[in-house]
Amino acid sequence: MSSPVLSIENLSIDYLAETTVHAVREVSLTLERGEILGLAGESGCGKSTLAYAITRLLKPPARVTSGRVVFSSREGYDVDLSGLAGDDLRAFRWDKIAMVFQGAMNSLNPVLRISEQLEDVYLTHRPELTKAERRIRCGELLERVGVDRNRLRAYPHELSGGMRQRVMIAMALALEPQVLIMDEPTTALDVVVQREILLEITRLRAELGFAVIFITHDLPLLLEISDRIAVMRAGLIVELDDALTLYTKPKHPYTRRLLSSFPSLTGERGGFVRSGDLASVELDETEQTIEAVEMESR
Ligand SMILES: Nc1ncnc2c1ncn2[C@@H]1O[C@H](COP(=O)(O)OP(=O)(O)OP(=O)(O)O)[C@@H](O)[C@H]1O
Repeated sequence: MSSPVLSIENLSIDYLAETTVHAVREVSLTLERGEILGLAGESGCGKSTLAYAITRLLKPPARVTSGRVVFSSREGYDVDLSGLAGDDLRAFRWDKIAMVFQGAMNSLNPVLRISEQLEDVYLTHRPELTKAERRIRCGELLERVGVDRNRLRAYPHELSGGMRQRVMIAMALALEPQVLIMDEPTTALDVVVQREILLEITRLRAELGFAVIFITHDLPLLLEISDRIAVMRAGLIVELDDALTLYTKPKHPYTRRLLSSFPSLTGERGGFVRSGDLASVELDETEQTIEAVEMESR
């Protein structure tokens, strides 16, 4: 039985620049509770615009010209996101829908310790917690994303890129949102760290039950982690199917072209992130060294 947590209905977004750009065109899709929905498509097809629209972060010259986004809570009520403003919108963003964007790791404040930045989320959104309770939660949060809690005292520059991005994911998960929007969250990281973080996200999703919209142009990666994949082209969703069907029986010529542009897809792929069996992946010597360094510094 389907149980959507997010429904995008007939959403269109224009950029009113010198010439009007129809960045998103009549997109309708639902995100099921607890699923990972991959959103693929080449640069400029409208993926980020869609993500920003869902989280109500679009700025002029962007304009929503039609449609709406509806959040269906676990508790059984629906919220039309276009109706939210001010504090309600801000609270909603952290509490129900959280985001991790590309390069988010660079948005940590360089002069504040990780603890202060994580605690700040609780201070703002959970003011009833005592200082001791906040500390405990921050430690738990960090460990949940695979970073030792003694790193709470660190400044961002003392952490690797992978660790900083994990901190951003921890921050997004702080209030246990029901939806996580991830726009190229690991693109800036090397491939081993990227895979570890993806593994963590799929684990956390199983543990906490949030749904994910995962945006990337990296289709092989989406095939590994997504339940369903939507393929976007020139503002339109041209195909939407479960990952296996999309891979084995792509219907749209553009999906076929996108698949064939990744030669690595001709090999056998797909099992290890989902099964959590990272050890079964054979790493070459360089990758092993990178992994060892990462493990040590964690
Ligand atoms: N501020 C803006 N003003 C005018 N046009 C814009 C603006 N931002 C984006 N666009 C246009 O909207 C379209 C969709 O852009 P968007 O960034 O959503 O694509 P994308 O698929 O996320 O690309 P990428 O993978 O490169 O991030 C593109 O044609 C882009 O040029």
